[in-house]
Amino acid sequence: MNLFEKVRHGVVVSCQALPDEPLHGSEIMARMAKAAEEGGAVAIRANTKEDVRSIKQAVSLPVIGIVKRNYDGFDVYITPTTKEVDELIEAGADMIAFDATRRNRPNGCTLENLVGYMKARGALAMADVSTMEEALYAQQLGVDCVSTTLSGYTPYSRQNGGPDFRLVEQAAGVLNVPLFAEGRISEPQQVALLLAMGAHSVVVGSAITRPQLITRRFTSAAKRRTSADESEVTN
Ligand SMILES: CC(=O)N[C@H](C=O)[C@@H](O)[C@H](O)[C@H](O)COP(=O)(O)O
Repeated sequence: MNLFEKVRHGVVVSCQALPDEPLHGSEIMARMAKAAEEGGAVAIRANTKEDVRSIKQAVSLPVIGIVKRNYDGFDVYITPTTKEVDELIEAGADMIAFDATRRNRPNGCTLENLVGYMKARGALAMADVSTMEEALYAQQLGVDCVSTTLSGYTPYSRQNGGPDFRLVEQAAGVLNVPLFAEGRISEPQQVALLLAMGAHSVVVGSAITRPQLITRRFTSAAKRRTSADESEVTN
């Protein structure tokens, strides 16, 4: 079974913790991935070659690798150049996700030569896009699949608090490559809806693997209750 058959209609769990997050560390991310596997995840999305390597040892699921790296003066940070692609191939990533916007990249790299490089090296390429135009252009360049990861994270894309249902529905209806729904998916019913809209699979990150943010949803609800109580007393 190829990777796309394996992940079809399932949940990919993004296991990422940046250096400033409490769960940062490859050992911890490998345990997170193991928990996701036990919970029925069909694949893992992970950041850095170290995390990809450590997760590959811990689980038997396909791993979609990225390298988040900031270069001075550039907005693109998800696998911006061929250097990050090399790191992920070396770490054994089963697919490589990358920023597929048409914004400038460091070291003279372009979107076109980045995709060409991945294809030449035999890597599966997942295009992280923010708009329908970017999805169509990525497909034209020959990527293997598209993900809605960056909707709401480029200044010109739709900004909303939740998943970009409209982009998922439109893109799934038009693209010939599999479309992954990703970004701000926080409820199980959204997963069902996105799959019904035609998403090949759904990628969920923070709502499963960032406990500080999960905690915040509950503590915010408690605060809202407290302020409601206070206003009842004063009225
Ligand atoms: C925009 C960006 O940098 N997204 C990153 C991409 O890998 C991750 O920080 C997200 O956690 C991932 O896309 C999953 O999304 P969410 O955590 O919202 O379920």
